[in-house]
Amino acid sequence: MLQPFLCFFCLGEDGMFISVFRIWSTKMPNFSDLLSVFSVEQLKDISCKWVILGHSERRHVIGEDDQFIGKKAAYTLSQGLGVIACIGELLKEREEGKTFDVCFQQLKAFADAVPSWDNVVISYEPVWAIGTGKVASPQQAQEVHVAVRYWLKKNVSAEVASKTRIIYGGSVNGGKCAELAKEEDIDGFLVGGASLKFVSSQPLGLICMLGLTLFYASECTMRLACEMNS
Ligand SMILES: O=C[C@H](O)COP(=O)(O)O
Repeated sequence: MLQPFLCFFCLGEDGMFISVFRIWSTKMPNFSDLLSVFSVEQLKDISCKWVILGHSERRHVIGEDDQFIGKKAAYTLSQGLGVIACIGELLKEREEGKTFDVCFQQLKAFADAVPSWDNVVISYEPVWAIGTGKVASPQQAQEVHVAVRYWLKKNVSAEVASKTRIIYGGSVNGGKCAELAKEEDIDGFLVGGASLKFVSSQPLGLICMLGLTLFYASECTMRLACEMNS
């Protein structure tokens, strides 16, 4: 899957899955939607399959709250697109020992809003790791992923807990993804900055290829956000 700049949306026509995150919460925008760009209906018209919601920029820069994000998630799913549901704590919250509380609260807002988890991928993105070069250690990421899975088991269902893909985002690059991918509950990656660079060593690229293969084989959504490489 690829989340391109607007001028590259034509990439969707070549079979690459595209996603965006600045969507309206309903068919017609209301005041809260003014800082978003697209209607879900427009995205369907250009073959967009996924929407990223709850990304830290939307939460902490634009000021979207849990309920508004949940509303967007419900509407996106109702229109047949998939949701990449981002959760993650600020550095201050981690230092105060609030990581799980913050993630569970954000998760609950999604859980309260979505009618089904079939088309939802959870992305754990600690805010302190996004675009900073500070990747969560495999242990730090795994302990949140396993806790998120347990939360789903306890609060949604065992089936949803085992089927829902939980990917990691935050300064992932070709080198770091190999060790993170060894962790049992890390099902893939959401890649930002590194997707803009061509990579000479290919572990992330290989995992992306595996994700694509899984997708075409099973008609499930792929586990990985792709890093483009030559
Ligand atoms: O939107 C992208 C993700 O938040 C991760 O970004 P990053 O890989 O540049 O840290």
